Amino acid sequence: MSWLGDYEDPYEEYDESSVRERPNPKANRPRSKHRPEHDDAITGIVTAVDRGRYTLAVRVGEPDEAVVTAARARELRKQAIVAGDRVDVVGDTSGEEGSLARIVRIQPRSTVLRRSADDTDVVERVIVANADVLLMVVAAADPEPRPALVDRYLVAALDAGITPVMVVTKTDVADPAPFLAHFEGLDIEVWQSSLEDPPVEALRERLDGHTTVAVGHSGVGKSTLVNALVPGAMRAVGHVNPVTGRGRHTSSSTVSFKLGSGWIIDTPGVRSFGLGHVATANVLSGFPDLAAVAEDCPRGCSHLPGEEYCELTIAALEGRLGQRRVDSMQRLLGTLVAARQQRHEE
Ligand SMILES: Nc1nc2c(ncn2[C@@H]2O[C@H](COP(=O)(O)OP(=O)(O)OP(=O)(O)O)[C@@H](O)[C@H]2O)c(=O)[nH]1
Ligand SMILES: [Zn+2]
Repeated sequence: MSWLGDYEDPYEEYDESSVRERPNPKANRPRSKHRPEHDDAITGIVTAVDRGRYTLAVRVGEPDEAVVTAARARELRKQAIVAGDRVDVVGDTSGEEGSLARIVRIQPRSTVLRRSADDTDVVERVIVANADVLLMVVAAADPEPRPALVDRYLVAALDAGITPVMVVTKTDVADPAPFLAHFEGLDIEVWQSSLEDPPVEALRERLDGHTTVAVGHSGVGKSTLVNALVPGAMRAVGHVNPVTGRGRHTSSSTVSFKLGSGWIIDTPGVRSFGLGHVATANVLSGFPDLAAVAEDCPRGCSHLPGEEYCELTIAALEGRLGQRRVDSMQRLLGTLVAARQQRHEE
């Protein structure tokens, strides 16, 4: 089962190459007849996905750069194709109105950002491929920042080999210091942003050349930020519903925009960020400050509160680690262990 630690490549069972290696019942037929090599394929970058239709950028940076709509080849129907994917595409790649190209291959991914619906869910959703920066957008207030959600982003990012960068918005509404105190001891890049003074130029420079995926709870100001970074992005900016007091779920699909020589991929605001797919042994990777200390733990240490000789507990008692950091990690780890047990019992 993929969550037991074999999470590295959960696509393996769907992978085209494994299909190809199955014994061929009609062995005398050359394989190429079944699977033409599509020598004429060009590379497309998936910028948006909408019910079986993919928007691709092709010939990026060339004079005939185009935005193409594509469907996927039948043999790819079980594979997730997501924003950020590099794909091989054939057929009509002119991008002309009414044209439809065909995706025939997904190129190897450098990273995969995943989440599951909830912690008990083994079925993970691939959010974005090939991102190297995770832009975690959090509001200093309205909605209240949730350190536990950021912990989850960090686990997902660091587990996937993606660099996390935090932007705290609405610093004009509240002082972000109490929230940031939760992450004391963690070496992480933090930007502050307010309505009057969003660090647009500096962030643009920072993210240039990268593939950045932006995540954040609905209402934190992620669309406002993306719109500022990418003039013309026209992400819908939500307004709080005066009747229910709840923010409308405004940006409902994942879309990528060119940002300098890189990309920014805006995901819909999600309230939860399930980690059902992350092996519990990898939760510590989301807490690099603690992971270093936990190296001295006894073998097989669960790092949960009951562990008498856990270095994390000891270091917190001795003041070498912030108690709050250790509590955060143990809370998340405990949640995931419990979810896993529940799954076993089902
Ligand atoms: N005071 C203040 N308000 C902000 C700031 N950034 C965004 N807002 C407001 O917060 C509200 C929500 O902003 P959005 O950009 O729609 O938030 P979002 O995170 O994209 O939300 P979804 O589209 O639901 O995912 C809007 O009314 C913005 O004008 C800020 O730095 N300060
Ligand atoms: Zn331990």
